[in-house]
Amino acid sequence: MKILVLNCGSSSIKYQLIQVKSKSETKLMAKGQIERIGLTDSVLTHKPADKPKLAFVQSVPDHSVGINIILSTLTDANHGVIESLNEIAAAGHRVAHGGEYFKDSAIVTPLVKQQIENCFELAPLHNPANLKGILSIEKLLPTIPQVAVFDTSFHQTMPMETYLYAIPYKYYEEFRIRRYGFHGTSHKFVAQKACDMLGLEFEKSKIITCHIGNGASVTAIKDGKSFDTSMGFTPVDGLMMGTRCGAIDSGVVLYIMDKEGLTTQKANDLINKQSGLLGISGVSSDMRDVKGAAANGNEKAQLALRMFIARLKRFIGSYMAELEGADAIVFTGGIGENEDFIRKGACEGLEFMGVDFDNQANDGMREDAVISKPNSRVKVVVACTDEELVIAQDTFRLLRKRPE
Ligand SMILES: Nc1ncnc2c1ncn2[C@@H]1O[C@H](COP(=O)(O)OP(=O)(O)O)[C@@H](O)[C@H]1O
Ligand SMILES: CC(=O)OP(=O)(O)O
Ligand SMILES: [Mg+2]
Repeated sequence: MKILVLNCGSSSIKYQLIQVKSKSETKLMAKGQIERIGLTDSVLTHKPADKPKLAFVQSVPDHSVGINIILSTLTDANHGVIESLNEIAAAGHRVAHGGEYFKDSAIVTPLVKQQIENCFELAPLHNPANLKGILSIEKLLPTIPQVAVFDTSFHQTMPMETYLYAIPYKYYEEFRIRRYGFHGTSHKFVAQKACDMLGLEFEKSKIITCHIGNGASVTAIKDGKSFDTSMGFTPVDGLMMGTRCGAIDSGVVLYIMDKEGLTTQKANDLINKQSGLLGISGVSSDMRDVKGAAANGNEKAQLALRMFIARLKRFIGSYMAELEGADAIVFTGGIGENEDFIRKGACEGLEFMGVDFDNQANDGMREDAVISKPNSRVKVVVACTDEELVIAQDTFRLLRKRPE
């Protein structure tokens, strides 16, 4: 079964075409992404599994046009990987927010689409784009089944004491205001992978997973279940990120709104789009740029990096206490997989908690590896994530058990 996986962001679409024969037998046929959707110089990169990567620049005004371009690229005579769109048997979509509706992935139905829409306000950067992806496929490939895989599903096991906010209880009852958590597909995947690497049983282990990309979150996993996670009601909570502020005294936001007469929309932009690495460094939201500026002596960039690391360490420490110890700390995501200095900064000095970090093993590491010393009580691991693979596997699992 050839499955098209789409991860539609607000200004980008990541895609993979994956052939799934069984849960464990999968083959990547092509992957790529379109960035800068909505602008005239959108960039498409496309990498067939066994051919070199290509890049094109063209105008991509919206997601529907973007998906159309992806579909014609996949069937292109030169760099395509399938002869006809009829070969695509199903589509799997990443959906960021599933609210309390979804404890598992779901086959897309009118009700599922409505529920994704009901969560628009809770993930304004993500859910509208995710639904656009589903609707575009419905239009372009009307006969294929679609599956939605939610970032929030894995976190639905959190106990009430970790997911409730200490505001009047009626807000949970009336508006379902609570911590939901995100990146669940990735947290679960890398925790399982790390357990396989270490010879641990996932269902009997305590794991702290750090998914550090443009969006970033840490999860405390106990006996195979999410027990606590740093993102909250929306993906703005927890760690400092590319453009998001992470955990903040809510009083600060109210104060700035008052002082500057900001609307809710403007305040939302402030904490979601103008803060984090970008807000402190003034340079960029991209870790590579901030690191470069810091190396060139930019003091704000250096401060941004220190803050980024300090917050990550704070969450690791608090989850270590919540879990009453951990078997492993796992790093993943664009930054977690590629930036050794962030991993080092977050793990250094934690010998008192049983973390004996191996600087040599960590230096320059960009692939799956153990980066703690052999007798470290708490193992530290780099485990590369693959959200698209999990989405393809879930799509296959749900469609296979569907009544004909
Ligand atoms: N070699 C690398 N490849 C990709 N991203 C990298 C690399 N090294 C560092 N990064 C950083 O990872 C971040 C993007 O992570 P990613 O997981 O792709 O984000 P997202 O999926 O949330 O858009 C950026 O801050 C980028 O600078
Ligand atoms: C939910 C979230 O933060 O996703 P991303 O990392 O893709 O922005
Ligand atoms: Mg991501």
